[in-house]
This record gives sequence, structure tokens and C-alpha cells, in this order.
Amino acid sequence: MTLEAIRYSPGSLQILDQLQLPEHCHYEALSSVQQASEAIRAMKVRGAPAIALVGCLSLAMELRAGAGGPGLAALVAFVRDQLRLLVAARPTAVNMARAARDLGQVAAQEAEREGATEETVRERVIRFAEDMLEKDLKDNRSIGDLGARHLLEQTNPRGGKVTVLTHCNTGALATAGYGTALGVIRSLHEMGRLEHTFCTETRPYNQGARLTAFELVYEQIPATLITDSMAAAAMAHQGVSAVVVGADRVVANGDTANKIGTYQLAIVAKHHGVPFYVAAPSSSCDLHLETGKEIVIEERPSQELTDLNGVRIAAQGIRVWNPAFDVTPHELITGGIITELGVFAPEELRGALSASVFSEGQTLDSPWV
Ligand SMILES: CSC[C@H]1O[C@H](OP(=O)(O)O)[C@H](O)[C@@H]1O
Repeated sequence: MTLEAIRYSPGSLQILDQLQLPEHCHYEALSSVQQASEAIRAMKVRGAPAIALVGCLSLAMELRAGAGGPGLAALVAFVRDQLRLLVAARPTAVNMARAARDLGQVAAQEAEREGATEETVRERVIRFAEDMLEKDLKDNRSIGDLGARHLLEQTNPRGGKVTVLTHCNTGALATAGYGTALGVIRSLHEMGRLEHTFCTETRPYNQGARLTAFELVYEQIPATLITDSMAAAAMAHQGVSAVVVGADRVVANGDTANKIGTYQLAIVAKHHGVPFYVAAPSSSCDLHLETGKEIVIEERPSQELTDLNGVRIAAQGIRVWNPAFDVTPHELITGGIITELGVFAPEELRGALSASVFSEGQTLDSPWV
């Protein structure tokens, strides 16, 4: 069994407080959108898919408790207002914005249905949010298996094992379970084809050292922790077969926003001829944006860089730049973009996804919320 970032049953939502990992496994109960928004902003829960799941399930909790209304129009307006609050919590990952658009559509469409009541609107939205959990887990298993098979074909035709380098945390702690890039590593391990994993510590939040290392040790997957600055040397001397990272937003031309440090990994991988993969569900793809230049990059508080476990490690008075993400140009994504629908070259993405990413009646430029 993998670790659970989210524990949900009708009427109960808990998140594993990832600020306390790996020392303490503390689950925090959430019962409102405001609480979820604050937990997401504080990065108690993080990871593009997990952010969307916790946000939507917190709205389900409120609706199950009878929030919103009275009247259908007021209820739909309430749903949309709550979703906007969640989308505003962290701007770079697209998953929450996509889920907000979809949930808003579900509420509005049900409210317009002949015979609709407040109860049926609440039920439709709750069910959509709950179904997201199972879909994410199913998508991640597809991403893991499709990515593992593609990576093996591209890097190791002789049937041996491969060594993969990954960045940040893209595992069970960033999703409903199994993970995206870490899902590929899990699938390689299950196939008996994983020689070793290198995980970068991923300063300044240390998702790699605190979360990915925790998941890999927990499941006894062979892995070595390295600093972000060791990645080039690892690719030069440690037999790295491929780099696989996650994504917060993949745009139409394949440019990808992901955790800060991803861009330089892609440059180093290119230099060493190491295939560079992005693993992400289609819900992390945003065909509304043409290139990565349009992606809003979140900047986090300077204390997250200057302090470590509440102790200041940087000189007082120094200025800080702390972007949480960077953008990797599509031409550096040489292995491909691994989704639950298949593995695509960046130039194939738009055609492959545009027919399937948008729900009925959505167009390429449908507004998010
Ligand atoms: C499958 S998680 C995708 C993505 O989210 C992480 O960012 P954060 O920890 O700030 O939420 C990281 O960029 C992962 O690659």
C-alpha cells in the first residue's frame, strides 16, 4: 500500500500534513473550502492533482452539510464563488482551474434541468468531486505503465534494468495515489526493470528529501538522495538512463511548468543525451495557452528559502527570489509527455488531447471559471 495524502469518505475529509513529514504523520480534518484553501496555500497538501482533489472534496463537504442557496441560482453562484477561492490559492498548476470549470458546469447544467432541485444540484457536484479520486488513481496507474514501457523501449532494448532520476515529489503524496513520474518508477519496479532511482532533494521545500525519499524507503524501492546541484554529476557518472519529472501545467506546444530546478535538469539531460520525460495526467494539460511564456509562475515567501525548520540559514539582509516553478521548453522534453492517454512527442500533444481533454460542449477557449 502507498502512503495516502488524502483520506476521504462521505462527510469526512482528512489531509496528511506534508509540512510535518517525514518526522510526523499527522492527519488534519478539513470541513470547509476556506480551510482547504488555507491548507493548499500553506502547502500542507501540495501537488497539482492533490490540490484539485482536496479543493473539490472540501466543496463536497460543504454541500453535503447544506451550504449554498436558497434557490438554484444562489446555489450555483455559491459553487462558483467557492471554486474561485480554491483556484486563487496557487496559480501555476492548472488542475484546480480545470476542475473548477468542470464542477461549475455540472452545477449550472443540473440547475437548468427540468425538475432540478437544490438537492439534485448538490448531489451532482458531490458525485463529480468524489469520482475524481478514483479517476486520478486509475490515470496514474496508466501513466506509470505506459511510461515504463515507453522508457524501456527507448533506453534499454536489450531487456535489462534502467536507472531513473526524478525531481520533486510526484508520488502518492501529490495525487490520489501511485503518482505520476513516481508512478513510472513504481511500474518499472513492479516489472523488475528498475535498477535504481536518484531523487533530488528539491530545495527549498525539499519535496524530494522529505517526501519522495519517504515514499521510496516506505516501499523499499532502491533509491539514492542527491542534492539538486549533484544532478549533472549523476548524469555524467551514475549511469542515469532517463529523467522523469511531473508537471503543474503542460501547454499546447508542450512547454511545461514544473517545480523549480526542472528546466536545468532538462538542459543537463540534453547535454548528456539522456531522454527527458514529463509525466502528467491530461488534467494537467492546458490547451488554452500556446506557449510556456503565458504560464503564471507562483513566487513563494522568502522565509521558505532563508529558513530551514524555522531556523534561519541565510545571511540577514540578503534579497531573495523564490519562484516555485520554472518552464521547460518543449524542445528539451526529448523522451516525451506521458499521459494516461498515451506517450506523446510535444508536437503531438494538441492533436492527441484536444478531442478528449474537454468535456462535452467545451471548446479550446472555454473559460476556466
Ligand atoms: C504530480 S504533482 C505535480 C507537481 O506539483 C509539485 O509542485 P508543489 O509541490 O509545489 O505542489 C511539483 O511541481 C510536481 O512535479
